[in-house]
Amino acid sequence: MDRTESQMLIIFGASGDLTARKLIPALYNLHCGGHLPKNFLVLGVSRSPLSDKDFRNKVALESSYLEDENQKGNSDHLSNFSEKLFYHDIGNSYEDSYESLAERVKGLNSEFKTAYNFIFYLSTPPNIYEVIAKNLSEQGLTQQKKGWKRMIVEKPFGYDLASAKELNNSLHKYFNEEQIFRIDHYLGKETVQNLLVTRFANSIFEPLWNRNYIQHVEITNAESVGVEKRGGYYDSSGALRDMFQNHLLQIVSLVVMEPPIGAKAEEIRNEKVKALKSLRILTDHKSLNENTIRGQYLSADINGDKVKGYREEDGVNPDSTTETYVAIKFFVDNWRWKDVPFYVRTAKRMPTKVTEIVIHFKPPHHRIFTDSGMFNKDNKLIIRIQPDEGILIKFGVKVPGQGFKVERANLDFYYDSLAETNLMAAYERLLLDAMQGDATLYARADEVEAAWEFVDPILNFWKTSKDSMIYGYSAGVWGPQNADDLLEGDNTWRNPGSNLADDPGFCVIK
Ligand SMILES: NC(=O)C1=CN([C@@H]2O[C@H](COP(=O)(O)OP(=O)(O)OC[C@H]3O[C@@H](n4cnc5c(N)ncnc54)[C@H](OP(=O)(O)O)[C@@H]3O)[C@@H](O)[C@H]2O)C=CC1
Ligand SMILES: O=C1O[C@H](COP(=O)(O)O)[C@@H](O)[C@H](O)[C@H]1O
Repeated sequence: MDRTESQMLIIFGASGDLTARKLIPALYNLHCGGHLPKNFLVLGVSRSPLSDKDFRNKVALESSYLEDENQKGNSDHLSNFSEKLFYHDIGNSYEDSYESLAERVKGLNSEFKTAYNFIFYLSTPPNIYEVIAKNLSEQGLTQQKKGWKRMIVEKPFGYDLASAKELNNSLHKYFNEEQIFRIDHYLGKETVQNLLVTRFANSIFEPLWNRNYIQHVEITNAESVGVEKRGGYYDSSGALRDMFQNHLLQIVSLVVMEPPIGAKAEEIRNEKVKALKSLRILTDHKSLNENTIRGQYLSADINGDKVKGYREEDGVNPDSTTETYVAIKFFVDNWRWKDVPFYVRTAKRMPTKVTEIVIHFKPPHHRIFTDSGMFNKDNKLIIRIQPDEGILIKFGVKVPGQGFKVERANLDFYYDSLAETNLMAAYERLLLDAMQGDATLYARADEVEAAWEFVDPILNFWKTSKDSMIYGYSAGVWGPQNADDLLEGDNTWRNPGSNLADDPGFCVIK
């Protein structure tokens, strides 16, 4: 609380989905939790002709979350919060009319004593980020003589490596890198951050965290939903750009990185960049063909409900070759990870919603218990990011009785067992960090570019190679069958259920 100075949050694209569904509820929760400074206000900016009152009504009405809160009897909180919301109509385009915006910002700043500390949140399509930044600069709103100025930008950070560089360069014309906060909401998830703590606050994992003990690493991000109302956007993006390039490579970087010298933003981000740069880029035709699998969901009946195939979704081209499933095998070229395969997949319309990291340990070098059945290669550390957030270790125990029969047992920790802990939603945590000037959980320009360097050749290969197939999979299954061929030996994907302790092969269709 003390660290959060008086400030104004100016949201561009305030009439949009993200503002109503994520930003306003996050700010409301921060307000209820007493995390917002006394002198604080939100100025929503977009082209829709709304008054302050309309905007207050719109965000409260559109956000079912806030409605629920109102019904729960928190109307005092809600009306106090509402009074902090203002709106400015930018006119017909985001190209000009910034004089009146500047006047409004200065007027509100004096009235509410926000100390010239401004955060500009760009929640518009990215093609207008530069013009907004330029206009803010021309109006003197980015000057840091009085107060600080920060900018939060939403993904996508580019469409490929070239456009990501272009976007970074254009923002750098008006803002220093230290002022730019690129949001990746996976970094705001408590359990993603806990990866750092698990690895670097304990002495029991790190000695094993390398090629000597780890056989392979598996990361799954599965969603049971399809593209919902975002078919138009998704069809020009696909799973590789939408999830893999950003959220999943962020997770990979936290698994792969070396211990940082400290926990400051730059110390952690330097190590993450190094980790991303050590991913072996798939360059030749053979490795691209053998190590990447893409798929697209087909219509199916799930529990009696007919679910649309991807090509039938609103806003999607009926001949679309956009992938809704991607699985990639790759290696990390450094001392720690030499020859350890990483298998990473993300998809829509899977049997359940789950994100987890599985560290598969090597079996014991010398097996003395021959009666150990299934257990031989079953030492796993499972870090469950969502749902059922927690950590589970699978290890072998002796079955009571004669002989040395070994059975699998679980050692587990569940976040919800910390009864007093109310997990902050990702956007709450990230907004609060930006308000306090802490960029640790935001992506730096070079991080984003390093991730694109890995992804670009895959995109090009899919676009240009005749050999690159897109496989259909029925909605509600774990993707195309041949994704299993990616895994070496007799390894299989751990197709997890919605509970952390569920065993592979067992899944609940939700
Ligand atoms: N929604 C989500 O869950 C997520 C969104 N994002 C990113 O956040 C940003 C905003 O997303 P979201 O709120 O969903 O988008 P919406 O299309 O719902 O809202 C964008 C807002 O930007 C304004 N806008 C300005 N120019 C245009 C234009 N050419 N076309 C459409 N809108 C325009 C619109 O307001 P007006 O017309 O009133 O000016 C609109 O309200 C995007 O960059 C998106 O990629 C990222 C992750 C998740
Ligand atoms: O960024 C995105 O993330 C969501 C999934 O987020 P989660 O927190 O629910 O796991 C995904 O549905 C969306 O397509 C993507 O743009």
